[in-house]
Amino acid sequence: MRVLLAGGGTAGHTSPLLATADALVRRDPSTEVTALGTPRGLENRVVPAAGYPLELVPPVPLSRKLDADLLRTPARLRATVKAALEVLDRVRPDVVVGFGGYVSVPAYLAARRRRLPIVVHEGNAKPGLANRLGARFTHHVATSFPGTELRHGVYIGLPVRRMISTLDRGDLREVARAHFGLDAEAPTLLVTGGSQGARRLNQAVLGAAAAFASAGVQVLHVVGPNNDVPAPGSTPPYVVERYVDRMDLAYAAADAVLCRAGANTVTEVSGVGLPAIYVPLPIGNGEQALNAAPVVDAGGGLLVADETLTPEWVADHVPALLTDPRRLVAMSKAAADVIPLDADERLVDMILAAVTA
Ligand SMILES: CC(=O)N[C@H]1[C@@H](OP(=O)(O)OP(=O)(O)OC[C@H]2O[C@@H](n3ccc(=O)[nH]c3=O)[C@H](O)[C@@H]2O)O[C@H](CO)[C@@H](O)[C@@H]1O
Repeated sequence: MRVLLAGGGTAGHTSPLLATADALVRRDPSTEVTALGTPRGLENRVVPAAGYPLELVPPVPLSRKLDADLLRTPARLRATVKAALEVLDRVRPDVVVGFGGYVSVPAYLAARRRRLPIVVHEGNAKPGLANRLGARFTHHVATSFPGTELRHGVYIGLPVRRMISTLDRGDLREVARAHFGLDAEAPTLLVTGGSQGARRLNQAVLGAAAAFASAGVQVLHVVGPNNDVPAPGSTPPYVVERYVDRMDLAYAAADAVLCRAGANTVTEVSGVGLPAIYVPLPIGNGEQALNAAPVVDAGGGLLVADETLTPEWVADHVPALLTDPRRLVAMSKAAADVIPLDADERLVDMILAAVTA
């Protein structure tokens, strides 16, 4: 079987694409997977690094409205659909899977033209434009969060990397804390602003460093690849990292997380049973608050507005949560029960069903 996976831009789209590629090959090692992206996205680095071929089409700038203009295929869209048709004719996939984002629009339109089966996977709680278009062309549509409104949508979750879906935090805790130079015993907060980091989170948590130290709470603070922040020297440790490749170790070291609410972050953090304080990014189409909502509603996390997150708020609320083991255990269980971590396997089932339908 040959499968074309269309998606790219940020880690938000490339991560589920790669997790799905790996699951397809695990299921049947003879499966040929090709990725489709655009020239500027993260896919240009991470897809070849993962060992999959990458085909490129020119990007299409989209207006936010799914309107008649788009379907009347203006010139640039026509050019990129033509490029996608050339890829289909060369790669000859049995099925085209889209993860949303700009590259999925030409992928869906070209697949429809060649009458190929289409599978749509929506990563965020609020569907984007590309996937709303794709869902018009197929019945094989998957969502990452319960309650997402998308035509034909079936809730399966978001495919995540195996090192996270198979993680046993208890087994790895000691190794993980040693890896980051953390104390073996102290309650531990992980801070992450997603793949880019988040200045607001960085300032608020660093500004409360003294409150963590006096409560005996240590911090593993991932500040983002472009942020240079000195670690406050304190006991127990306050460790600063710019980017962590082994997020399984970061999750295993932690007792709770303070984070943005990107779709992968919510799935990984709650799926591995970590209590979380979610501070949704207040831009975009509002998807981050919606991503965290099912976990928060179930009692697995707290939702804090960006403007509420000051050093004072952090000092008043977060050390107290970290030193309340009973509350942490209840939140952990509630979080793990809402979010499944087998979406990669379920999406493979859906892809196979689309091919044989
Ligand atoms: C600013 C922006 O456009 N944000 C969007 C972007 O977020 P963003 O690109 O931040 O994506 P997510 O929060 O969904 O995922 C971050 C991913 O990066 C990994 N990670 C993070 C830090 C680190 O040091 N190491 C590491 O490996 C995490 O484990 C996770 O897998 O895509 C998401 C999914 O479409 C959307 O919900 C977000 O709204």
